Amino acid sequence: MKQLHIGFIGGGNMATAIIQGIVLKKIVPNENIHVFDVSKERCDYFKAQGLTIEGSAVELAENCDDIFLAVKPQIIEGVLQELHGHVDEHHVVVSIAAGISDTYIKKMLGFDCKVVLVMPNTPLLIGYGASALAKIDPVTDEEFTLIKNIFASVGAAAVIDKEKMNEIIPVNGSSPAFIYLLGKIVSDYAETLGIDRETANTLFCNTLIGSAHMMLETGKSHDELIRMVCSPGGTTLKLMDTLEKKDWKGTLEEAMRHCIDRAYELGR
Ligand SMILES: NC(=O)C1=CN([C@@H]2O[C@H](COP(=O)(O)OP(=O)(O)OC[C@H]3O[C@@H](n4cnc5c(N)ncnc54)[C@H](O)[C@@H]3O)[C@@H](O)[C@H]2O)C=CC1
Ligand SMILES: O=C(O)[C@@H]1CCC=N1
Repeated sequence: MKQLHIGFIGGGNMATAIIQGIVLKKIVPNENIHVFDVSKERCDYFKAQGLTIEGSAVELAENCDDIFLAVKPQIIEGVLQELHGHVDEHHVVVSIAAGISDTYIKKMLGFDCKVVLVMPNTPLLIGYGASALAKIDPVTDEEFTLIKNIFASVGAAAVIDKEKMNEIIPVNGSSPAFIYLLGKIVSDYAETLGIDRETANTLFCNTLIGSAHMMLETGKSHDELIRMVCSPGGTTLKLMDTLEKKDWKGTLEEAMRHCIDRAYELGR
């Protein structure tokens, strides 16, 4: 059987994380992973790992079966223009670009090509990612499973409807940023209270991990879990009351809405 070749156009943060998963799980041999990046530094990095470096997006398409579009959404148009006429029925085009739809990719490539849309996140870099994937006709089950397995090798992978690819961004794609901000605010404030910053960060991060496991594994609702922390007349209720008075929920919802709106603005 012919061996699969997997190509990455763009070898930045996300591509690096995804490639790491392919290498770790030995999904294909390293030389079957191809990268085209305009940055020599990124090419040298991947070359040192025994990956195949391509000189252009077109060369990459000629030598690969799966083509990951891992450049910024603002660059996608030029890349797809270059690829026009060089992608055929056998290729699977995997886009991780925020806001970019399968309809746009198919229009730019000029035919009903195979497209998988994915919204990953940066914790993929350390094998704890969470990715949402959408399977779109005419991608076969076998082709989709391979792509899903790549993302599952570096974290959780969930299948969603393609119509929800923008709505999912604040759930897993962008949310690491607000979680890091939360960590920063807690550590900064702890420091002003004379608590060692590193100690605060360790305690808070382990609280995040523990709380995430409580949500995933206990079968209790969010409200039940909140109630378990809020002793009557106790400290947590004061914290929660303050957040409610400041409309923390409304602020976060608005932030998530703006995040999604931006995906639609970037998108085509
Ligand atoms: N960073 C994140 O948390 C997430 C990013 N994404 C999506 O992933 C995509 C990539 O993002 P990052 O990896 O964060 O960006 P990045 O900036 O780290 O990587 C982009 C890479 O593309 C290269 N590049 C630029 N123009 C190119 C071209 N014409 N041909 C080939 N390579 C080119 C750059 O040199 C760079 O190495 C974006 O579309 C973004 O929407 C999706 C989910 C999460
Ligand atoms: O900020 C962005 O546009 C990308 C998509 C999700 C996370 N980073």
